[in-house]
Amino acid sequence: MADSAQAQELVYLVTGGCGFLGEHVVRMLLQREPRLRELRVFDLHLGPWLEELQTGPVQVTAIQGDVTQAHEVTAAVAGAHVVIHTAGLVDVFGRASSETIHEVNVQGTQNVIEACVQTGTQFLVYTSSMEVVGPNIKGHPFYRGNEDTPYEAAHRHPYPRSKALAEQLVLEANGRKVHGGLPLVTCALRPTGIYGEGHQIMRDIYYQGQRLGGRLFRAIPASVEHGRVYVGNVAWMHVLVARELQQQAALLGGQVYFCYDSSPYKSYEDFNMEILGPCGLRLVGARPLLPYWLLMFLALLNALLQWLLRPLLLYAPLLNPYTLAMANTTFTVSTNKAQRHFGYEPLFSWEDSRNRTIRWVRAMDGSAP
Ligand SMILES: NC(=O)C1=CN([C@@H]2O[C@H](COP(=O)(O)OP(=O)(O)OC[C@H]3O[C@@H](n4cnc5c(N)ncnc54)[C@H](O)[C@@H]3O)[C@@H](O)[C@H]2O)C=CC1
Ligand SMILES: CC(C)[C@@H](O)CC[C@@H](C)[C@H]1CC[C@H]2[C@@H]3[C@H](O)CC4=CC(=O)CC[C@]4(C)[C@H]3CC[C@]12C
Repeated sequence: MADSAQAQELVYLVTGGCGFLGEHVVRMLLQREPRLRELRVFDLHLGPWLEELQTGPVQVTAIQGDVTQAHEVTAAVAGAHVVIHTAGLVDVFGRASSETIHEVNVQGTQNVIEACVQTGTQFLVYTSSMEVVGPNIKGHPFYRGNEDTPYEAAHRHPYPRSKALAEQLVLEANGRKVHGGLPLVTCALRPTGIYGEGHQIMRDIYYQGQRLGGRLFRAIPASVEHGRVYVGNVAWMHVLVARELQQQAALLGGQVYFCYDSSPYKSYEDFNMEILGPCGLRLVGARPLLPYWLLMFLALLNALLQWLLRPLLLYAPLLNPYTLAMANTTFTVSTNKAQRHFGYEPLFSWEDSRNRTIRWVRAMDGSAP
């Protein structure tokens, strides 16, 4: 827990606080925000681990709620000084309809903004995504770009579209007068592919490899770079920008920041092997074992099967046309905007991030679903 040398008078609300990133943000706030008096954790699905947080000096208030329900959001936001909005439907696997993705990610974000305005909450940090930028529908690479790099951000998929619309709402809301007459100060953080303890996809890939006798089969060329960032560093950036937003509203308000650290530039599969290799898996093939056209055919087959089976069951494999195209398109960032604007430095080195994630995967062993 943070030492309370400073007066504990602030109320924070974290939406999606029981999610993969949200839980790390909640724990990071308790460890590193000394002015915290109350931490509200708002989520559709509350985790049992919240119970263990009730014993500290900070009041942790668990709120089961739905961001698509404006009245529930307003009730949760009322009285908060800072809102960190991470709640979202992170679906590129066809599990939810495009309408549902839009309702949660866009309307839900609008509800959060309106709640801040109506109740007088002045500071809002939004968890956006690299996908707001790309990869775009044309498969243009984004090679170690930054927040100012020109790029044609064109999307068809409901998830990136929803994130882009939500981010736009948040940035446009910067400067609106909230109840009481003060200006709303907003910013958006754009993580690349987050990894770390609790990453469901890493877990799924690990079990997939175990089912295949400890082997994974390369589908993506090693030359394709895909940006990754450790969840602890993303959480830290959220905590830091939420603090600095209050001190430097003119500079930070209305800004976007990529989330970055010293995680290496590798293909999605090679990066995963940095963690899954020490956990007993190996990646077969120095180059993709199947040609891209055949992989795309299999991805399209998966999409057809998903459509045919939907009345009976949810079939949502990792491989679909969108995920294959994403994994095959270089998208990495190289920026120091967060450092320049609010002094961000990664809290966790690459070695520490990697070792923490490896320990988490190893601890999973034997608990395969
Ligand atoms: N996982 C990644 O690689 C990246 C994630 N992001 C963003 O980070 C945020 C968190 O993502 P993850 O932690 O990966 O996802 P997650 O699915 O683990 O967490 C999302 C949380 O939001 C909650 N939620 C969903 N719908 C809700 C609703 N209607 N009302 C209230 N709560 C609701 C879920 O219960 C869950 O706890 C999302 O906004 C996502 O777009 C951005 C870049 C990369
Ligand atoms: C052969 C490939 C299909 C196989 O490697 C599967 C990889 C695929 C599951 C991932 C490849 C790229 C990932 C996405 C990327 O990191 C950006 C993201 C940003 C977000 O806001 C949410 C998560 C994600 C869409 C992430 C999801 C998993 C991948 C598609």
